[in-house]
Amino acid sequence: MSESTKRPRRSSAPSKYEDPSDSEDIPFAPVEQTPKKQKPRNPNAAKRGRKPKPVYLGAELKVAVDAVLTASRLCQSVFKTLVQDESLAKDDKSPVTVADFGAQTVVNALLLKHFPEDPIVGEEDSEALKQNPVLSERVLNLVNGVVESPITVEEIYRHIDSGNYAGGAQGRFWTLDPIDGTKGFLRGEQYAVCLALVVDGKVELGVIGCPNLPVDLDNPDGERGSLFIATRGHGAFQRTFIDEKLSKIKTAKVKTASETIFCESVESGHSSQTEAAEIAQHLKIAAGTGKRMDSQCKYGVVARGDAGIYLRIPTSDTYEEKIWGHAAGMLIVEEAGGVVTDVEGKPLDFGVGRTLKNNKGVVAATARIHAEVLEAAKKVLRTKPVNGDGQVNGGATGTAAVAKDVLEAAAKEVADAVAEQQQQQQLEVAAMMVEAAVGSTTEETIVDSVMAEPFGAENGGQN
Ligand SMILES: Nc1ncnc2c1ncn2[C@@H]1O[C@H](COP(=O)(O)O)[C@@H](O)[C@H]1OP(=O)(O)O
Ligand SMILES: [Mg+2]
Repeated sequence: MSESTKRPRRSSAPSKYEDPSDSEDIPFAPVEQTPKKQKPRNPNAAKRGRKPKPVYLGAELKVAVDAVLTASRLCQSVFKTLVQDESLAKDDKSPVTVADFGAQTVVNALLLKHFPEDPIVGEEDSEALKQNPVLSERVLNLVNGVVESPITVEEIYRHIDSGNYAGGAQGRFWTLDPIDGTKGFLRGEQYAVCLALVVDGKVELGVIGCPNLPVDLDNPDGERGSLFIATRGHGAFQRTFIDEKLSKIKTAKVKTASETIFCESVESGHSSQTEAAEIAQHLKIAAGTGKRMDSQCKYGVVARGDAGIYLRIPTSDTYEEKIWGHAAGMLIVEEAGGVVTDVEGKPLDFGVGRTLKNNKGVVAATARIHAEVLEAAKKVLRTKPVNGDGQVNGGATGTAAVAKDVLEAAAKEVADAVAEQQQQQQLEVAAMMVEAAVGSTTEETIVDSVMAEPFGAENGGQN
């Protein structure tokens, strides 16, 4: 890519690890752009031995892409063999799988190897894993299946816990969501491995791996596995999991919000779908055209122009978004020509710790329509002032809207739990029947065969 002219926003804190020789083999250039007219090259330049300019954060980019791809592949392989026993309940009841732990281990291990001085803000810690030797063993086997030299279970715990940095406004650190959208992962839908580099509170590099996201949303049955990449000031790119060729991506070319669609969380407990629908109505966006998907895949979808808007409308006044849930996505959208703020129009502040405690929700959109979308969001949310009981938007309509979202989310949790319990009972009965018929079997064998169909590789994690 041309290091040149337009957006010279290089960080004031350049990388200590920048190594041009290392980074030269990163083809970080828009290969599918229409070629622009270029000045004829000075034929003497090469003779004078001018070195190509180093790629901005080239060494970091190379490691980040490698780490995200390795972790994404690990997740894919876990998915193919996922068994029920391998999901735990965290304190907040969100499912955590061996894939989260495995992915955080391999990413952190690679970061520590190449950038040993960089701290990491990662989502997971090893507390729950340490209590469960069976899961620890599974993570160990998984990780040793993808790393160069075998590691021990103690090293796994250490690598996972190296993600315990507090963050802040000074210096540089990485932030990792090993699986964003764990629920999407478990459903066989969208999830993402998200890694970003933050320097002095600003996101400078972002990489997102979306194993189940079609490379071309217009061809949902086509190739899956989209990787999004951006460094500050140098544009946003997409490649597939297989082909290293980079394509420059741009947000949707629209003049008004009514010409586009919006995307939002699948989980109504994560973002108020009722209020998003009201905002869409204000913007004259056709009803029912919203795309619901889990994870930071939404940022990727906006960055490449499949949707013009991503709305994340708070359902609670107390919830703080995590920095790993937005850092990479925000940069990718901004570098693709979009604007990302919270619902009050404030820039997302990545320099105040592990959470975005200065922000509420997210409004991401193509630059041209961002102000219009924000205005509509403010109008809708202004009628629903915070009521101080921990819930936002407590006006007459707001209370009903939020109550509806919260009730829907609760009903879904109950339905999921019931389905899980029923499945467990069916498996136990099946195991007993098989045991009676053939002498002996293990429940795990039954689980394997039962899970093979809905979760198998053949359906590629259909939505
Ligand atoms: N009340 C909430 N509001 C917004 N986001 C939430 C809430 N509870 C959990 N989340 C986050 O939503 C993320 C998934 O986002 P999406 O719905 O877009 O797929 C989860 O990783 C979870 O992050 P975390 O568990 O780190 O708090
Ligand atoms: Mg996660």
